[in-house]
Amino acid sequence: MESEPVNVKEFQELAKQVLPKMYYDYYAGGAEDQYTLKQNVEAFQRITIRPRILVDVSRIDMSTTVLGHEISAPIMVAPTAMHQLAHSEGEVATARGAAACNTIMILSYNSTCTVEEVFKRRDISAQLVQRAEKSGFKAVVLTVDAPRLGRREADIKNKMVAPQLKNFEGLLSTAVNSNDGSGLEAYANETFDSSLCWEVIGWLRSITSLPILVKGVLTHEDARMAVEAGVDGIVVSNHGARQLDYSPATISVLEEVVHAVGGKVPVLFDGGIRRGTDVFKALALGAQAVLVGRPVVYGLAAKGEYGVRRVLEMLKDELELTMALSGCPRLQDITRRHVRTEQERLHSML
Ligand SMILES: Cc1cc2nc3c(=O)[nH]c(=O)nc-3n(C[C@H](O)[C@H](O)[C@H](O)COP(=O)(O)O)c2cc1C
Ligand SMILES: CCCCCCC(=O)C(=O)O
Repeated sequence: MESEPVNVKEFQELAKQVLPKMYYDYYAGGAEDQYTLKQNVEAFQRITIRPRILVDVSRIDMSTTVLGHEISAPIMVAPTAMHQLAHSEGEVATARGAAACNTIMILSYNSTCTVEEVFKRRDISAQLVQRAEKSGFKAVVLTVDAPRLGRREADIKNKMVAPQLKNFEGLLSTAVNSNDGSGLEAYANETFDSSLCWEVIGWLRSITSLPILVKGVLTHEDARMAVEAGVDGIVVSNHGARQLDYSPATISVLEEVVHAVGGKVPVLFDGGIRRGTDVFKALALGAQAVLVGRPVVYGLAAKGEYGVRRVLEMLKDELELTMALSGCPRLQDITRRHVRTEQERLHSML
């Protein structure tokens, strides 16, 4: 009998066992040498926690709000494409798992209901954003790190193909002519808008009254420009290391972005979150909440809605324990002084 996973990393192996190789490779893979993919996780391991003692931690409160919406813990679901390749119930099961944990899910436009990336065809983007707003979505997340699709070599070898995406039924065919290499890349070449620039924020404002977040910020320069452009929030992200290889591990640039933003808008974070201690470290470095990508998909592939719920619960339980063991009963008790980066460790040795 298969044993129950005890941490989110164990869901990856279960997902690998149940998924066709082409789909597992698509979900798990990163760009090119996959240097950043490895760094996203390993950079967390170079940060240590500085626990404080003799603090009353008999009651831990992880609840918080993001853009005015209350969630049970600062752990949300990142947008990831095509959940029906992982499980027949697709994004519906993921959304139910997220709802059971009382948290927010960001739906990828490459799925069943809405859009948060901009296409060459702005008329189509506008229709999808407006449909999302009408159906009760609470924010638009514009992914800004994908003017073109990153080079995912596993997808090239597997000749990965995209199914027809329900969002685009009646609007656009996702069938592309590609006998060779990654069908996703061929599809992206026809649809992703590589001419996109800051003017798009104003355009989005003109078509929706929803808050607008940009996802994919990695530098203080762009963080400042995003605030100037009037965004309502920033997601520090390198797209799960699937776009530009040798871009920095996201946790290593979080603080730079947080300082540049100076509290003007919320800063969310994703990339490599696999443990409650990772969530704690991201919060200590200034994130308001984190998004989780692959582990949610692995939970979905392995056990459907229940798997998604378990992944989120495990991260929450681990965060709660980390807070207790670090002397932080509330999220606002987690401060910069609760973590020590590798740079600080090296500096202290000089
Ligand atoms: C299979 C997969 C599909 C993704 N699809 C999208 C997408 O459609 N839109 C988007 O903004 N980000 C997408 N991402 C990036 C995630 O939103 C997120 O930034 C990343 O997965 C976080 O890293 P993690 O997987 O280590 O948690 C995708 C990531 C994966 C793994
Ligand atoms: C069918 C289109 C998939 C586009 C790529 C989705 C994505 O962002 C990813 O990282 O994969």
